[in-house]
Amino acid sequence: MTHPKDDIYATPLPELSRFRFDHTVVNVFPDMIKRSVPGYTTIISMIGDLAERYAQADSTCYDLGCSLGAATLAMRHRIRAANCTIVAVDNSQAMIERAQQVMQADSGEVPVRLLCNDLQAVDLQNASVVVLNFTLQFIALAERQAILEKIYRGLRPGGVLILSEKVAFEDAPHHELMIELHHNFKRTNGYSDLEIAQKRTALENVLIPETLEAHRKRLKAAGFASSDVWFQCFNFASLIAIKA
Ligand SMILES: C[S@@+](CC[C@H](N)C(=O)[O-])C[C@H]1O[C@@H](n2cnc3c(N)ncnc32)[C@H](O)[C@@H]1O
Ligand SMILES: O=C(O)C(=O)C[C@]1(C(=O)O)C=C[C@@H](O)C=C1
Repeated sequence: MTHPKDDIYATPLPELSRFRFDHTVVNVFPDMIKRSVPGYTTIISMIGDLAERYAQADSTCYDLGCSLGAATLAMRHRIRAANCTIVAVDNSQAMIERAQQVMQADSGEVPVRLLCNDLQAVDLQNASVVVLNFTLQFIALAERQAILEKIYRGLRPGGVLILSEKVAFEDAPHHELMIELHHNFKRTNGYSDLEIAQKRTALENVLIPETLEAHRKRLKAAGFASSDVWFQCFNFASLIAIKA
C-alpha cells in the first residue's frame, strides 16, 4: 500500500475547520502521524512487545481509536498466548474502511474484529491488553474518567492498559519549550511553518492535552494501583497501567 505525503495544510486555507479524521486525513495518515508524533514508530513496536508479555490465553485485546490499525498489527504479530482475539474500534467510517483493507492485506493469524463505533459505546470484557494510542486526547475531558473505569472493569487481573497522549506541563516555560521542540521536530520532518501553524489552529479544542499528573490521578481513581510513564519524547508520552 502506498503512503501519500501529508500536504493538507501546505497552502493557506481561507477557512480552517476543526480537525477531523475524514477521507482526506485517512489518505495521508501513516505519513502524517510518523512526521508529527515523536517516537510513534517506537511506541507501535513496543506495543507489540507489551502485547507479547501481557496477552493472556483465551482473552481479548482492544485497540481503541485504532485508525488504520498500526497497534493492532503490532499486537497481532507478537501475541503468543493461545486463543486471543483483537477488537479494534474507531468511530471514523473512513478510517475503519481503510483499516479493513489493511487487515485483509495482512497474513497474521490472530483474529481481528473491526468495529466502527464510539469507543464509549463498546462493551469491554475479558480483556488482557487495552491500547489507547493517542485517542483519549480527542475525547471531552468530562468523559475521560468513565472510559478508564470501564477499561479497568473489563480487564482481567494482570491485564494492562497502554495509554499514549500528547501532554501538557504545569511549568509554563517547560511547556513552551516542549511545544517548540515538537514544532522543530515537525520542521525537521519537512513541515513548513505555515503547515505547523494551520494544523495547530485546526487541533485547538479538538486535541486537549493534560498533564502526566492528571492522567496518573485519573488512572488511580479508576482503580489502577500502578501506573507510570514508559516512554516520553518532548510532549508525547505513553503510560502503562496494570490491574493488580
Ligand atoms: C491519533 S488517531 C490514533 C492513532 C492510532 N491509535 C495509531 O496507533 O495509529 C485517533 C483516532 O481516534 C479515533 N477516535 C476519536 N474519538 C473516538 C471515539 N470517541 N471513539 C472511537 N474512536 C475515536 C479517531 O477517529 C482517530 O482515528
Ligand atoms: O500535535 C500535533 O501537531 C499532531 O499532529 C498530533 C497528532 C496526534 O497526536 O494525534 C494529531 C493528529 C494526527 O492524528 C496526528 C498527530
